[in-house]
Amino acid sequence: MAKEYDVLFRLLMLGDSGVGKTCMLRRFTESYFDPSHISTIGVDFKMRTLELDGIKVRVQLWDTAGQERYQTITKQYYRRAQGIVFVYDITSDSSFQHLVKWASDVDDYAPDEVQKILVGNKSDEELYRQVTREQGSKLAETYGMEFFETSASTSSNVTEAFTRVTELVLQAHKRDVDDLLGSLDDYLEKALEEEMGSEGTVDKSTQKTCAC
Ligand SMILES: Nc1nc2c(ncn2[C@@H]2O[C@H](COP(=O)(O)OP(=O)(O)OP(=O)(O)O)[C@@H](O)[C@H]2O)c(=O)[nH]1
Repeated sequence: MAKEYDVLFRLLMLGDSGVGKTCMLRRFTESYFDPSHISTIGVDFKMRTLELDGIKVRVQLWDTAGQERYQTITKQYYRRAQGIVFVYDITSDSSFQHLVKWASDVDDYAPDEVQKILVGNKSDEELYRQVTREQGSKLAETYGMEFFETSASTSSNVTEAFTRVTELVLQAHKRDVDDLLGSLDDYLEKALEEEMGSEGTVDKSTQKTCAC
């Protein structure tokens, strides 16, 4: 049976209640947009597999509650994250101002090497915009992050943002991934040799495809 994925990474969504974290995840994993707002309780997660550089990356996306009362629970997930997506709502200046607090929590609780991007969601709501693109971009630059404006409603840039943060995590863990894939290749090669017996000849061209 072919492997379903080569590596698994955990990404965490952080930001105020109502900025659209759940909707972004739904759009990315189910190509679906639900306009109702049912606040996430504690933490929820969704999965999607991406193929990057020939590597099948299973992404576990943790959707955290933005409400203050769940912060004790959600902070317990920070240390296991390899990537973080900070989300604000372009129609809400307060959600943008609160990023300082979200970023400081990440500094306190997440691993140093965690990869981060900044997302301004609801880009379809241009009429109600309170945070300019330049403000978002400038803050991202200050924090050393890449910046995206997305819309879970129209689907604009959602896949691009999640794919990019996954790429950053993959790059940061490239060495571990190469080691892992290398040892898997060695294991498969050895298994094949054993199966062929000492007399058997191993056709190199068939080895790689025998990932079963
Ligand atoms: N116009 C527009 N509305 C959006 C978009 N994304 C989310 N919304 C709306 O914003 C509201 C909140 O979305 P959620 O995804 O539930 O917000 P959340 O950040 O997960 O909220 P919590 O679970 O409370 O932390 C919903 O009513 C959505 O319909 C978007 O891209 N455009």
